[in-house]
Amino acid sequence: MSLSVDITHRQGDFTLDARFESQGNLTALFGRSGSGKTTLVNIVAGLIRPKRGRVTVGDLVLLDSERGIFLPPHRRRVGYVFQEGRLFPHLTVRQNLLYGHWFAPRQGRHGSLEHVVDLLGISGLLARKPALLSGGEKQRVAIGRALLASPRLLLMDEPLASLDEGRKAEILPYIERLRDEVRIPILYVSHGVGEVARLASTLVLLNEGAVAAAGPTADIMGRLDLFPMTGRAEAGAVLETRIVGQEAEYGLTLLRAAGGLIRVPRIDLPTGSPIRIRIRARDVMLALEKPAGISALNILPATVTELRPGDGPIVDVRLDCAGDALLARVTRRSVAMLGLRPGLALHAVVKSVAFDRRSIAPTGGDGAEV
Ligand SMILES: Nc1ncnc2c1ncn2[C@@H]1O[C@H](COP(=O)(O)OP(=O)(O)OP(=O)(O)O)[C@@H](O)[C@H]1O
Repeated sequence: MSLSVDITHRQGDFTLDARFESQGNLTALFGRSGSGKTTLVNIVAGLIRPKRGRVTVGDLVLLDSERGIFLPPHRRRVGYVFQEGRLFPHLTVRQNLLYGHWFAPRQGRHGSLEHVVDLLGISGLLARKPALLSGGEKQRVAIGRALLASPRLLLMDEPLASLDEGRKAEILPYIERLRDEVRIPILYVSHGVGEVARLASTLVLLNEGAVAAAGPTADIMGRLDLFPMTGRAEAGAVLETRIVGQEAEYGLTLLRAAGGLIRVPRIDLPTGSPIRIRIRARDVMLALEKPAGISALNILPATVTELRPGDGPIVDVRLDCAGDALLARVTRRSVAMLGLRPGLALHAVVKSVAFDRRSIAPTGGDGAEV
């Protein structure tokens, strides 16, 4: 289902002037602190009425200032998950979940309590009060409560921000299931590059109240010109691949990317499963000849498409790998020594151990569409 946003709004000195369209299951709003993410989400939720604008989800018009349409928040059927769960402390988990269900119109209810409980893995928590839940568990219950209200659109404003790395890793697979199994578009605010690279089908990059870029996640992540906004330190490419085999004796899984085979630590999923991987620019080495006698397992033929000098000795290099964009970070010295320039054919080398759990993610049945 498509989400279309075209809004102008002023608050104090800040102007939000944003336009984008997304067909993706999960659209990430990504940008620095103060870029306008929460303001935009609040406008979609109906909590802020902008000066001018139009917001639609599928055929439903939430806002159209020209036609004088402004659906009040309670009529939008938009689920909202905040940074911290905001559960009712005096109610049990079951009661918190059912509270969401009360607000769902009888027609158009999707998902029973049992289904949502199963989806989010919270069956063991139903009798507990929120005070006895971990941060990650609270967030899963908050997501369940939002889902049970049968929203047409789910807004998630930095739902993992208050969690430590361990809890984040615990909850990410549930958000992936939500994205892949529940047919509700999700607008997801984050300033975590890894999180966005893993979850988002479509990425909307906000910068000082304007959309700097919007499109499929892999395209946006692969653009060198956007590094200052997407975060140079964590920069990396996103590749859509499929499992083509296992090397059980070595604990490795073989993935097919457009540019060749990639070996990563074992993924327990069947052959054919779509897998998204993120390869950080700093984990990619470049070689003019195909290296031999080297421990790195992944050697992909590639062509240099762009060089962009960064701070000090650093140069970011964009490569074309049979249509996929790959990024490498090297020194200016290496650029000079290897004669790196657009059009040069070479080999990109990536160690299998560069892929940790956070950089590998299943993308569900239609993940390859992004
Ligand atoms: N009620 C308000 N009145 C005036 N200015 C505001 C108001 N609320 C937010 N702002 C300003 O609008 C800008 C955008 O804020 P917003 O909260 O949307 O950013 P954000 O991208 O969500 O930031 P963060 O990642 O820190 O949550 C900021 O400059 C902020 O100071």
